[in-house]
Amino acid sequence: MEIRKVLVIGAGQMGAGIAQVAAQAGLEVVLNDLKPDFLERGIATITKNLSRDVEKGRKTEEEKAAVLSRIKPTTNMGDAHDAQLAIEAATENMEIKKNIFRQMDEVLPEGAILATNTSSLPITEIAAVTSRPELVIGMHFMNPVPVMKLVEIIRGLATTDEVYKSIEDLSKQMGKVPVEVNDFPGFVSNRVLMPMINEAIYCVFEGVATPEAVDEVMKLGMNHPMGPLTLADFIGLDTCLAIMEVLYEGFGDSKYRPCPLLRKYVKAGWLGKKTGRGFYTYS
Ligand SMILES: CC(=O)CC(=O)SCCNC(=O)CCNC(=O)[C@H](O)C(C)(C)COP(=O)(O)OP(=O)(O)OC[C@H]1O[C@@H](n2cnc3c(N)ncnc32)[C@H](O)[C@@H]1OP(=O)(O)O
Ligand SMILES: NC(=O)C1=CN([C@@H]2O[C@H](COP(=O)(O)OP(=O)(O)OC[C@H]3O[C@@H](n4cnc5c(N)ncnc54)[C@H](O)[C@@H]3O)[C@@H](O)[C@H]2O)C=CC1
Repeated sequence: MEIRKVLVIGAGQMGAGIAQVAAQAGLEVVLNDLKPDFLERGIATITKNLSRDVEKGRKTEEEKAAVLSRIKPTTNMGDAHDAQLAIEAATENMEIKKNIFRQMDEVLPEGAILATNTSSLPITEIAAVTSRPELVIGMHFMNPVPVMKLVEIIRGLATTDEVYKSIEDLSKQMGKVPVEVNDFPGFVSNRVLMPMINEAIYCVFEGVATPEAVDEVMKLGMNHPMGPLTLADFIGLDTCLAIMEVLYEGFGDSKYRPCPLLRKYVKAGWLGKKTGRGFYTYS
């Protein structure tokens, strides 16, 4: 089945990026979020990214306009009744995702693929709330989506080879490099990345070093492009905590215990860059 129209759920940092790369790949995009304000913020981010591409000579004004014209922001999921694919990029919470998948199952036509950009949650469990588990798959983009090459593809227990192939092909069409991994908590990306971030937070919590010092060590000592605390702020501390909880509960192993300081920051509403404060402050 040729994928021409895609529904993207969530216009946050990931949903906006996914909408942009999908529209750049020539797809028609229906971008859905709960409130018009959230959609406006998502479109503003996409517009800013495209303007930078124009300034840098990577796109013409016409190409920028064409990409934007392919993205339809809407609070009504029903606008995607004729889409061949949905990519869900809403908040990292199982109940929220299950509700969205039930809704998408009703709205999207028979045969349409339902993908999730979840960072860590089991694809098989999400698929089980739909009438089409064979058409459900994990399509995990990395942040910032327009820049990062990887898409981790995760099959649920029932996902068919045809669906896997369609998502693999689409990832390539979007200029990405797909890598297949199995359906285990945190997949590969966050099983490896998030315990490192959590450990960096423990270093601050236990007074081993300041956030600045922890980040300097990892940047200058290990050549990481961003220190782990800057990266945690960039990802979103709510998302980091949600992923650690999935690892902790999923494996039942105390080595994944979320750092109490991470919990405290999330309870305070210090979610990182997106709220203006996390381990660092942002204007
Ligand atoms: C949590 C999960 O489930 C999975 C995840 O996504 S984990 C997070 C994975 N991501 C990472 O680890 C990112 C680590 N950081 C980096 O790779 C780099 O710091 C970075 C690519 C984000 C920025 O690169 P940099 O060299 O430090 O800065 P900078 O020179 O400003 O940016 C490099 C390019 O990226 C672009 N860029 C940076 N941030 C961007 C953003 N938020 N959106 C779009 N483009 C962005 C810049 O415009 C720039 O492009 P050009 O110069 O070609 O125009
Ligand atoms: N932040 C990151 O670095 C990465 C995040 N992810 C995953 O992507 C998903 C989204 O993360 P972010 O974009 O960072 O979060 P975000 O907080 O920036 O955006 C989430 C958006 O989803 C919307 N939303 C929530 N419930 C909704 C619903 N029922 N219907 C429509 N929209 C709804 C919110 O209003 C918000 O705009 C999560 O599953 C996260 O784990 C995946 C890769 C990287």
